[in-house]
Amino acid sequence: MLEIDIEKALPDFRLQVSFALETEFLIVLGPSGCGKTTLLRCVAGLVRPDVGRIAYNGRTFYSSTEKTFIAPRDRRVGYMSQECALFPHMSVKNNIWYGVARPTSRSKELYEQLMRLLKIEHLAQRYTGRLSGGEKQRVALARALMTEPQLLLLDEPFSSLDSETRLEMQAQLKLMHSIWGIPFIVVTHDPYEAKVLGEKFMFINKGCQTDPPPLWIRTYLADNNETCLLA
Ligand SMILES: Nc1ncnc2c1ncn2[C@@H]1O[C@H](COP(=O)(O)OP(=O)(O)OP(=O)(O)O)[C@@H](O)[C@H]1O
Repeated sequence: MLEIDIEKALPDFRLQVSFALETEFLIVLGPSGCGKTTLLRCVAGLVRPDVGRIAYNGRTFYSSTEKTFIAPRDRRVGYMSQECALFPHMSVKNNIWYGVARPTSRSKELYEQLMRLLKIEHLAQRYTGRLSGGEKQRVALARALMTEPQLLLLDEPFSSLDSETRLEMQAQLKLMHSIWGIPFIVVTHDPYEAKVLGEKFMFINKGCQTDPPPLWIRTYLADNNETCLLA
């Protein structure tokens, strides 16, 4: 279980978030600049909260009272940023293997599985600087999963895609979630995407979880159980 209870001062407001998550697919919604990316970066260890605690399956990633801070590389958290952040001078294959310290027969199998599932086998030797937006996002997703994360964070993963590719990627992401059995946290601005992917939903406004979430979200997600709204 992921447990988060943190505060972080940002220039215009304070990010204050508290929730717990098992292995569900959590969607984080909210207006631009409300703190969604900062929340993901706190979980990944790229930003240090001011106070609070983040723990995963009993392991403390961060605690202000215990003065604990686990470095990002030691958290086993996959993080796909808005920019994908691939190395353009490296091939698709080398990008995907980048975070793996030592190849094993298991990691080779995983690589083959990801290439197949994400339909990027034919791109293995291509430089990532020469890929389309959708191809880059598939490669970034493969790279994030290749490290066998215990938790996957995706920041607006499909924002730059056309609607057809976007639908295809949403289906693939859902499949990945069902296969991997770990919590996925996805930030999106797209209510349709939220509804298609999400099992739980959290709405943030100016750093705070809104309680209750805005009416448009409750209406839009009406056929999802009300208790799935985290606030
Ligand atoms: N490194 C930083 N230093 C100072 N301020 C920052 C930093 N990162 C983010 N902020 C500010 O914190 C606030 C929240 O930013 P954040 O990127 O978390 O929002 P967001 O909800 O992800 O926005 P968007 O939906 O536009 O991506 C914004 O006002 C932003 O300008």
